[in-house]
Amino acid sequence: MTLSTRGAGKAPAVLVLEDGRSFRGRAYGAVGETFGEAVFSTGMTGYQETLTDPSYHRQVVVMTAPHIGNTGINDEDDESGRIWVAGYVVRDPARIPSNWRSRRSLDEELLRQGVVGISGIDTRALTRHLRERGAMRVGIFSGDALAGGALDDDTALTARVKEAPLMKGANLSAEVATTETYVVPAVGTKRFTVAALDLGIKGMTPQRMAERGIEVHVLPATATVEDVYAVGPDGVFLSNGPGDPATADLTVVKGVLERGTPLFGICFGNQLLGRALGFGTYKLKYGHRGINQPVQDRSTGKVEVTAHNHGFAVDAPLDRISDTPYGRAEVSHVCLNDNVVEGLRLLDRPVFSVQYHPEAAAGPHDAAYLFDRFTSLMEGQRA
Ligand SMILES: NC(=O)CC[C@H](N)C(=O)O
Repeated sequence: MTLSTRGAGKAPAVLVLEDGRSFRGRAYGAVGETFGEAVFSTGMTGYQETLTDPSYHRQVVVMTAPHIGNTGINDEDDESGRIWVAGYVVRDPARIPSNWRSRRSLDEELLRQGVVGISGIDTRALTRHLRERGAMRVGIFSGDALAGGALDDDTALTARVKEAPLMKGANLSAEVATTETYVVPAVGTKRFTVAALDLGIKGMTPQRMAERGIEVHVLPATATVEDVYAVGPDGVFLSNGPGDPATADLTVVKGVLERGTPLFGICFGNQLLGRALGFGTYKLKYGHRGINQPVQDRSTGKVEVTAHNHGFAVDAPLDRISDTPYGRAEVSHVCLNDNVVEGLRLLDRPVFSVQYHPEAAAGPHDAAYLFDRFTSLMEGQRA
């Protein structure tokens, strides 16, 4: 991906979309070239959590907030062991980070991890373009990637962008998930054991469960139904993750549904549950990414402001209960911006999921109650 890790400085850089639109700016982070799906995030804070969220694997993230990097990078807020975004696009990065926890600048961290970025471009124009035309492939080029007059040759660069793989049809969980099972111990008294399938899990997710007395066994994406039940779980958790849910193997999800074990899924996990129930998934035009998305919990009528990062969604009817191979299902949550399905619930089994991020890293904590719902379901099964 990266050709060089020289300091980016003010080297010229160009961002080229697959439809030929281009933006010229300066290199940010590593110098070189990178490709991915161009998506935009509306979060004004929490860039460290965004960068290290494995769900962003193969995506070039455009930040709509113009100032990014103000609080630097700290040693506490990573959501995984590395930055996962394929590229990073910022209007006006902070020149000097300032925060009591900051250890280094964002620019330095991107450079250290070889993440190619671009700054100084009109991110509002780029976002409007993506909103109108939809998410599409993109390339960022700087340094040697622009040698021999390539900076001015959009046609050649566009052709290279079109060679990059599409997000539709991409099966990526195994590329980001743990290869070994690990255990996150319960904080305080252990009340439950949960088998969490790592499809691209963020660090805060098992933490939120541990805080509720759950011992979390985080299993590789390739785990089998037998692996899941070997843990002796009171409940099963399906994580978030990158890629197209249509490519995922549903054997484990169906195995858990058949046994009727309490099940909670988020994001990619919601999409897998939806597919296992027989609903379709489809690609949204430009997706939901940010920490300010309004969602309604239809069971209480309450509106919560939530953290999102999804480009696909479940296709389930909003206006009626559906019959599925595992009993009756309903859409439990809906996005108030566009009526996209944001949650599913089975009426006859202890099973539910949401399309967003209740672990809230970074993000508002409005959805924390969902982890309590999960513990209540596990408690109910014991009674
Ligand atoms: N955060 C996620 O789990 C994302 C799920 C899926 N990759 C999507 O884009 O919709």
